[in-house]
Amino acid sequence: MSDLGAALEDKTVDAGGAPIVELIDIGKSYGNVHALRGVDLAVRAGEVTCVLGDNGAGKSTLIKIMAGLHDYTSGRMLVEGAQTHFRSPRESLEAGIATVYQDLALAPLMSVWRNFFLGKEIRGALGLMKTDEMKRITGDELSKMGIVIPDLDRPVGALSGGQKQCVAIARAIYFGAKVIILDEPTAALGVKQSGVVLKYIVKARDAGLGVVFITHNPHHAYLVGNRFLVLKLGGVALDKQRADLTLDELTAQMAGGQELEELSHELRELDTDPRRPDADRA
Ligand SMILES: Nc1ncnc2c1ncn2[C@@H]1O[C@H](COP(=O)(O)OP(=O)(O)OP(=O)(O)O)[C@@H](O)[C@H]1O
Repeated sequence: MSDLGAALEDKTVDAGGAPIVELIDIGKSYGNVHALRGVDLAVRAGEVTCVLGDNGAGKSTLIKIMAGLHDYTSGRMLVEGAQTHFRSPRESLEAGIATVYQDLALAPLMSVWRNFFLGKEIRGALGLMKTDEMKRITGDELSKMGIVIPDLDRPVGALSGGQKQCVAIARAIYFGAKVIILDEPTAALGVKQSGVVLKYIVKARDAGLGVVFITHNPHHAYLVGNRFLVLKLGGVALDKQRADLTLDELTAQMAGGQELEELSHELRELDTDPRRPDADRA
């Protein structure tokens, strides 16, 4: 196992405890399209719940329900035990749920510290921004997470994709999120940058947050996850704790083991062996 794998594995804990957010038999229809059906999900403090699935499986719909962008059409969503319908993203944020989208809501031309405090600036007398204090806090909070950005005046757009994700995670933790939802944070990143982001997912978990990690990548999920939910065509294809699941099983589920078997059978029937000169005429 890689160093990163070992470090992350060592820290994997099974936190248990009452869920902060719980989806029970949740469903969502867009007119005649059933985007989600009968999905159960519990987000607990100090746990990473991974949600995997192919394109169109329903991952975005699931996020949007918890983030206050869409309401569910069946089932129940409990937030700290109380049934809740969010009517706006603000209500979700106020309930302590921070969602970090892949196309981050950061202002690329503004500095790192301005982005950290965007919309929550500290102001003194006459409404003047307390620049030094905000810079100091940004530096402190990033270094607590082990993120080293030498110049906080740099525009955030100049940071790497991985660093941007980390700034967004640190920001959510500082402003008191209880739950952080990460929408495919490693999808556009190379191996090294993905490693950086996975480490911050572990840090967020160890800081006591409930983390929902949306991904296509079973390897990334298995490195940091406590619980795994695989969605297929809006339904639950797999729901397991880490102890009951191997990486091979998760990978096979994501690769669509059975579908691949059928495809391979169909390809054999087509008998298009590229080494045969007359293959495409068969
Ligand atoms: N606003 C909408 N109106 C109608 N149908 C929608 C809407 N949003 C999503 N859908 C449909 O719901 C289903 C689930 O889509 P969703 O975007 O949640 O999947 P996903 O797993 O996030 O996919 P991807 O990985 O491609 O983002 C799809 O069939 C999609 O076409």
